Amino acid sequence: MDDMVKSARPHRERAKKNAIGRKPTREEAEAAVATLLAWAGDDPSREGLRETPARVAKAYLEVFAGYAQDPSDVLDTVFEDVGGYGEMVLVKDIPFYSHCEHHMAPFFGHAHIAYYPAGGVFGLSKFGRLVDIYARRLQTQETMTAQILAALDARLNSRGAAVMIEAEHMCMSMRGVRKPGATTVTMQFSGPFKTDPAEQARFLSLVRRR
Ligand SMILES: Nc1nc2c(ncn2[C@@H]2O[C@H](COP(=O)(O)OP(=O)(O)OP(=O)(O)O)[C@@H](O)[C@H]2O)c(=O)[nH]1
Ligand SMILES: [Zn+2]
Repeated sequence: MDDMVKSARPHRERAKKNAIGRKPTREEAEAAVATLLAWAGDDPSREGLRETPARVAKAYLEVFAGYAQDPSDVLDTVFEDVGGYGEMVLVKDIPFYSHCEHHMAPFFGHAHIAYYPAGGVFGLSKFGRLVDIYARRLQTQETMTAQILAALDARLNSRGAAVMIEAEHMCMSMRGVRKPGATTVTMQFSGPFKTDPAEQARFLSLVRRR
């Protein structure tokens, strides 16, 4: 249980502890990419690859932008005047792209997030933003699932949440075991979704409904 709580903490905290001491410079990052190009068997100095290290360094700023973002910043828009609404809110089929921490290969799919509001509801777009903050880091699907739930649980206006992620991992599709189309499903629950099997079943059936 302790381990699960620890791994659900934002990566930024963990990264601080594990940091090599300083962030590499852009030049160092580009040199590392050039080394990988050579490791792949190509010539980093050939015409078509000359700009590739710079492009990859730039692309990393985008696909790993989540390290610099804090989930509490996006969950700050809460609407209190919702006519007494207190039922489940479900935002499903949120697309995301992430990278596995084992191979740095993409994994991608959809997240489904439900919660029970308490004294206010979140702005709906914030769920997509929350997913991206965690997806744009090196991840395992399980950690990402737990982190999203933990971020919602940390807010006073959520009295229980459910998070499900369905994804395909390229490290299992295009290499290694080579099982394209295999889908991994992870889920984590809190509040009524954890304690009441009927609530969990309702969430699962709403997610499945097309
Ligand atoms: N639980 C979990 N495993 C993952 C995730 N992404 C990738 N993996 C797995 O991480 C494992 C790494 O296994 P290793 O044996 O250390 O590495 P490997 O030799 O490259 O393994 P193969 O992928 O089987 O070739 C593999 O089984 C991957 O499928 C994830 O999000 N969650
Ligand atoms: Zn992998």
